[in-house]
Amino acid sequence: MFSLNTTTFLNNSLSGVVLQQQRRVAAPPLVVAAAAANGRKGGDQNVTVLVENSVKEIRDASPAAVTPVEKESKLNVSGGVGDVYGEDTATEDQSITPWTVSVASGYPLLRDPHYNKGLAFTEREKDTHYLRGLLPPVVISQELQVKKMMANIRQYQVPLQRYMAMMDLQERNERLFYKLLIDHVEELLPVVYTPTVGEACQKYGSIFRQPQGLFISLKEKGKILEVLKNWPQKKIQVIVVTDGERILGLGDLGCQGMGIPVGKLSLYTALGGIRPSSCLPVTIDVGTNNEKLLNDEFYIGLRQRRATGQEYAELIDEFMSSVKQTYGEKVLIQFEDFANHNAFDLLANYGSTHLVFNDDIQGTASVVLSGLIAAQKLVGGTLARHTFLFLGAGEAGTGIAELIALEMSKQTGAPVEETRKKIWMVDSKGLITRSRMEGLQHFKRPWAHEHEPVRNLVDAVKAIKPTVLIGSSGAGRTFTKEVVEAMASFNEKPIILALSNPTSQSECTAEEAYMWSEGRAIFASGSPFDPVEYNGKVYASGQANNAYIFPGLGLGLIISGAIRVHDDMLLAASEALAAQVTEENLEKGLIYPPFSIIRKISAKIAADVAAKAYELGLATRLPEPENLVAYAESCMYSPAYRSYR
Ligand SMILES: O=C([O-])CC(=O)C(=O)O
Ligand SMILES: [Mg+2]
Repeated sequence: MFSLNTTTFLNNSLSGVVLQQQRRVAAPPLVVAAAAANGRKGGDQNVTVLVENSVKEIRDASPAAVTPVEKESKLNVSGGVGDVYGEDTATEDQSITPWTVSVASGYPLLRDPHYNKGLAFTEREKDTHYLRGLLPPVVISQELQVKKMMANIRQYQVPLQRYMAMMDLQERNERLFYKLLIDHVEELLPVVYTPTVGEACQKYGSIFRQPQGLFISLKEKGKILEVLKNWPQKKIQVIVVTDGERILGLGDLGCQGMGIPVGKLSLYTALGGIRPSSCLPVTIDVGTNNEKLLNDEFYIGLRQRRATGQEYAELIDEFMSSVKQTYGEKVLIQFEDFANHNAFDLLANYGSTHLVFNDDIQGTASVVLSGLIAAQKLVGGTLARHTFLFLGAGEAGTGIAELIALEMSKQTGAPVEETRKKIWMVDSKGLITRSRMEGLQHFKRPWAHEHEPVRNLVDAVKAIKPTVLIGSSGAGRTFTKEVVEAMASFNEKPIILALSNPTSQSECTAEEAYMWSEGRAIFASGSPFDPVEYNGKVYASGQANNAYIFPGLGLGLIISGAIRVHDDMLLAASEALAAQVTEENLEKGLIYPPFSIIRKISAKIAADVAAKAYELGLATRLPEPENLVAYAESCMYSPAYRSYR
């Protein structure tokens, strides 16, 4: 019935003659289709909205990205435009004509978080979109809405209440949610992300309101392709997936781990500028071994113990191939909070066939390496002069260690087998040594060096005399007074990183690190700590959290059309982040820049990652833009309201 085919329409628009195209298609067929599909006459509740858009997104439009309108009650512009950012791309030329979008109007418009503006709808919009009487008379700005929401959120004393208020906002008015998060990033990051997200996952069943991502359980085996089709957005660029087995340092939270992909992806948008409609949170539910959850009447997941072996592998494999089939090979899949025994294998199994990235192995490694590079300006010398000791030899610890060894090898020219010898690890059985080689998991073996057995951390610190102590154990309060004092006894400025999350699992607090080292430690932690006063001096500490890295890394992969993640990209990201640390930051003992400038940082990381992708021949988006930083910035999602005309 709708004879004008969407492919032709979009192909024509690629010519860039958008204005003419708009006129030529007098009654935009997509809109007619949308209205009809909704079973209504045009002009009823589903009307055309003209949204100002950029020439770039229209130029980028690819027929492959077209959303099948038949299935939609509205045509969402984000489903039909550019590969990179769609509707939210910064406008290169404001004079270019609008693109046509149909969104619901009237009451459904107020209920659609992607388009709702609450009290910010203009008088004209109220007239043209059947909103008269549905809203009170006032029209307020988005800035005033932000002010009001911040005042509301600050009234809550309990972090989880703040989290829920933010989630409600995300469900109600997505742009306002992102505006709040971007404008108040330092205050709201601990609310929507670590540490509060950890508590939210623990209580996810009780606070569950709306699904925020896809749940793929063993019940969906054999049907994952169909499940992906049920998700309303079609042009997905980033997926964060967990199986909930190792949520932060909190252990197995099963299906309730969903809070993590949701939180990570809201950071992809707020910090890295990836548009929300192209982000997909996924939780794979193969059961849980958490007895408490299995006995919790509000638990939302499969009530069975974890499937393992072939059953597990088959579900993951079906997921991975369905994702590639549905979204193509350039969709970024971020593995998050898988247990060690799966995390390494997943990366190894899919690293050469999919665009995959493990945030806990690679993202954490990149952010820690960056902090260490910056710290050299405080302690003098190079990375290679250091001796490193890790507590915790899992995905985070060994991932960081390997990246440090690679960087040392790059700096000194020594083979990586040599530089690894400067890195030691303690696990639950004590120092990892050659004598333990037999029983060691494969990812621990490169760190087994010749040494007599050492049972615990404090003895290992005394024996190895590290200059850098890194906690990646998931076990809180393990950097005891004795450990920190030992570090401070043979280092003028001991570097101490307590990376485990959330705050309860941190190996020590900022206060402990400064107090026990008499204010000499260079300290950073995975979860945030407030500044500490010690001996009349205020000590701030940095947050060594992968949130500095993954949003910019993801943006860089997307804007270059990268098809694989390479270690050199992680090194590039580390260096880009370290370069953002100013003298002023260092004077305060900070080895990370403030999160308040994270979007600028993400653009720089993205540019350097993209440059590396081009250099390595892994980029497919050609030609390479001349100014990658400017290009990355121009691609970033803006949460400002658009006018509906
Ligand atoms: O989520 C965070 O804050 C950092 C992270 O990846 C983890 O601890 O697993
Ligand atoms: Mg994680």
